[in-house]
Amino acid sequence: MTAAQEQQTYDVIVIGAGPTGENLADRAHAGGLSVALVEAELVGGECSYWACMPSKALLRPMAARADAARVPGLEAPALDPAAVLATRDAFTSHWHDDGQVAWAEGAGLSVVRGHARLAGPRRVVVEGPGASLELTARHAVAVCTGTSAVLPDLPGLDAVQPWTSRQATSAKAAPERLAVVGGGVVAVEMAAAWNALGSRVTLLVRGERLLDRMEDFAGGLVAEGLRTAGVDVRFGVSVRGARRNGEVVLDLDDGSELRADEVLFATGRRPATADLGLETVGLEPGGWLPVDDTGLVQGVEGGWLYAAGDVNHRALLTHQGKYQGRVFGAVIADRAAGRELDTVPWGRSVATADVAAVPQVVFTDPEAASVGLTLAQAEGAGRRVRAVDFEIGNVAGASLFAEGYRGRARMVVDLDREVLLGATFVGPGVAELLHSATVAVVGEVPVSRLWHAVPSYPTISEVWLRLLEAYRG
Ligand SMILES: Cc1cc2nc3c(=O)[nH]c(=O)nc-3n(C[C@H](O)[C@H](O)[C@H](O)COP(=O)(O)OP(=O)(O)OC[C@H]3O[C@@H](n4cnc5c(N)ncnc54)[C@H](O)[C@@H]3O)c2cc1C
Ligand SMILES: NC(=O)c1ccc[n+]([C@@H]2O[C@H](COP(=O)([O-])OP(=O)(O)OC[C@H]3O[C@@H](n4cnc5c(N)ncnc54)[C@H](O)[C@@H]3O)[C@@H](O)[C@H]2O)c1
Repeated sequence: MTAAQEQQTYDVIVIGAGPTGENLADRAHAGGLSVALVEAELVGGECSYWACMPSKALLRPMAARADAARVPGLEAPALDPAAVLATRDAFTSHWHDDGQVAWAEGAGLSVVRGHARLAGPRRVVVEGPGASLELTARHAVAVCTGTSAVLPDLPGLDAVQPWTSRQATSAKAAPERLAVVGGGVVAVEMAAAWNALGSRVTLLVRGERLLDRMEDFAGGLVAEGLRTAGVDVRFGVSVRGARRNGEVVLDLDDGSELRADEVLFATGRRPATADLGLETVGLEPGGWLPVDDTGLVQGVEGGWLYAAGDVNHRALLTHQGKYQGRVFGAVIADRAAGRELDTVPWGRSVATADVAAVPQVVFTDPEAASVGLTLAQAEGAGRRVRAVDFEIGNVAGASLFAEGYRGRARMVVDLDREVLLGATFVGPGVAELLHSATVAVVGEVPVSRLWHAVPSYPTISEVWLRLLEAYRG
């Protein structure tokens, strides 16, 4: 061992200090274990600096302005792009992680800076600034390394220097013309945000709909909202090649060209496992890390390697990664102490909701919010179901919220058990409605009992009453 290769032993080593790693480390430590939390970039992860927080800071003024514009007697407030970008910068703490490091150290975690690689069972080597450190875990190593953006393999793309979600959430000014490629959440949210900040946005979708993991009507209403706001939304179009000569020129498969100042590729994610030493423990580098419901990575002997958050591919959302972190961190502590686990579905020692009841809000105008199964997913799973729809604008609370409110709700009911399998709300102001549906789905509340959960008048929540009335006939 050289002087630069110090060795340290902890009960648990957590690789990656995003929201998942932070929560897992915290729960394991709360269970009585010593924890090293290793981070290659910024403590807080993608979510804090290049994803959830900056994107929502960019989107909130747009939504507030649109909501105000729909209230008779109010004029839409002017949106000041420089002020919005400054607020975004403040929400990312100007891309400094001192606050999160102080939290982690205050919580009793040992923060280690550097790129971590597995070096065999329970061993991790960290290449830090100027030194390398060899860590050994007495009980567990947890991989919480998240994902990075995937760029398609297109001729000329490298030279174009396209935006990924990183530039789309951290750019210092709105390009005059922005092309966005993709039809998922990043594409629609960033198209909405930069359009509001002053860019002329063209959204290129290779399929025929947006947000294809949600009910059909969600993508339809979001496309309508983007077009109303001025985004040029094009379906059934693919990019064949790209070049930059000052401006970006995209060659489209219909033979036309699209010119822009920047292009964002929002075309999905890949796991951050390519340079993680997975080969030293018998796993293929670069792949997702499938886990059992207690977080143990499949195909690794000895019960010591866990994976949580985006990297295990169960649900690529911050709140689900944090949930897994809480559950798996406690499991690691319980196993270390020899405590009995509770592994029945919804038990203390298993993640269940990240498969059975995943809520998600898309922060466009209108917002799209869903939990659980869509009608097509429920039918595809062989369930006997009935879907009930309601136009949210017909609820008194919605007509007060916005003149000409456009929105729709659907609940999917399991006919055998008469409980909700899923719900979707699309419209202005529905984000905060979603948790009521999450409670109903997770709690498996019978429809007969939901009937007694009386929403306040006149709120948008009365859509629950209308859905239940429509269901009961
Ligand atoms: C533009 C955008 C907006 C989003 N908005 C939302 C939203 O509103 N709500 C929501 O729920 N989700 C949102 N998401 C998804 C969310 O960002 C992820 O689900 C979340 O960040 C996953 O957390 P994680 O801790 O698993 O991984 P990450 O946040 O990616 O953190 C992983 C950490 O591991 C570190 N790391 C990686 N490899 C190593 C290594 N070898 N050694 C040491 N450290 C390493 C990385 O530097 C990083 O800090 C958004 C994503 C994008 C791209
Ligand atoms: N508000 C939120 O909750 C939020 C916001 C942003 C991101 N996220 C999460 O982050 C993850 C990543 O989101 P994303 O939108 O980057 O990925 P995604 O997988 O959700 O969507 C990728 C999109 O790109 C398209 N695509 C893929 N390859 C393409 C190609 N070569 N050419 C054209 N189109 C192509 C796909 O058809 C799809 O529409 C998702 O799991 C999402 O849930 C969540």
